[in-house]
Amino acid sequence: MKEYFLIVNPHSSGAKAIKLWPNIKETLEKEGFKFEYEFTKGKMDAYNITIDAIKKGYRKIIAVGGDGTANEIINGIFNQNYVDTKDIVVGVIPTGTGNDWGKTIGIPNDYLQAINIINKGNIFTQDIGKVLYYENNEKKERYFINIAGMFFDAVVTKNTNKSKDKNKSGTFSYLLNLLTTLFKYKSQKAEINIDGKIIKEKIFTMAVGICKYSGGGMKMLPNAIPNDGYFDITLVKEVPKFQVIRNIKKIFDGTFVNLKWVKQFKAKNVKLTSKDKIYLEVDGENLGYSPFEFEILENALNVFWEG
Ligand SMILES: Nc1ncnc2c1ncn2[C@@H]1O[C@H](COP(=O)(O)OP(=O)(O)OP(=O)(O)O)[C@@H](O)[C@H]1O
Repeated sequence: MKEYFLIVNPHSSGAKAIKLWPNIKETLEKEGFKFEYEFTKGKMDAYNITIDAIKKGYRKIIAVGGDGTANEIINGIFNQNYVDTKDIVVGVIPTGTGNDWGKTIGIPNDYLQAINIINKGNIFTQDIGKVLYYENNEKKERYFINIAGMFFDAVVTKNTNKSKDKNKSGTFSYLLNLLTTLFKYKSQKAEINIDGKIIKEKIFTMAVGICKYSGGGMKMLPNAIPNDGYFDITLVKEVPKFQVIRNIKKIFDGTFVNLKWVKQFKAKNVKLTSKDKIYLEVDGENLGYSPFEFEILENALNVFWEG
């Protein structure tokens, strides 16, 4: 049996992935990788392919795609019973738009460098997030590797993903959606329980996560450490809209957390309840709505990294 199983999302970042794939394949062959691969055909396909690959005996699963593809792979890993999840290693050859997850653990956007990292075989074990949420009045569960965003963030992501479906992607598209969403958006009231500390506020936006970046390079959780066993949480209370525009640069460099509307926490469990529906995205994928329950799984996922 071959050693690596590659799951290729031809749709990631418009046509970039499908254009790059012949070069990626050729490089892997030249470097002596023994691998099998499969293209995804749509939503949650990477999830099913992952479970099948594990069943066939593969233990090194490589995402050729963006954060959404990696997220589906991780959900496959944590929803199978064939092997201990600790026996599996995940790698990434980023071809997505944002590739935010890899930024914290040093996975470069360049596919040659990313392949080099997988070839070296250094492994990092990071925490994983689990969230319970609702969709069509049904309770659902999803694992995540990077960041879960709620309130304003989830609405911007929803609009950005609609643009991506029309082949408009990148930081410019994200910023444009951010500004048009900002114009209409109203902060929402919620009760948040952060390891027992209760916060009742009108919230503009909130991030709960393991790594630092989301939205194509915004440093939403600047103090996150992927293997400290804690979620980092950034909570932005209702804020004048012009202050959001004025401080956009500070969102990219992470210094916005010093503004008076922003609070930061570290916690193992976070719960959120609300009268209105609050929307959710994880790793850039739009999911359902509140109430939410978050739990951290310490040192749960092996990843090929820079070392
Ligand atoms: N063949 C396909 N056609 C259309 N969509 C697909 C296909 N295969 C997978 N998908 C979906 O594409 C979505 C986006 O994938 P992914 O996140 O990997 O790329 P991206 O959005 O360009 O990158 P990033 O999230 O890093 O910005 C996922 O929701 C996935 O389910």
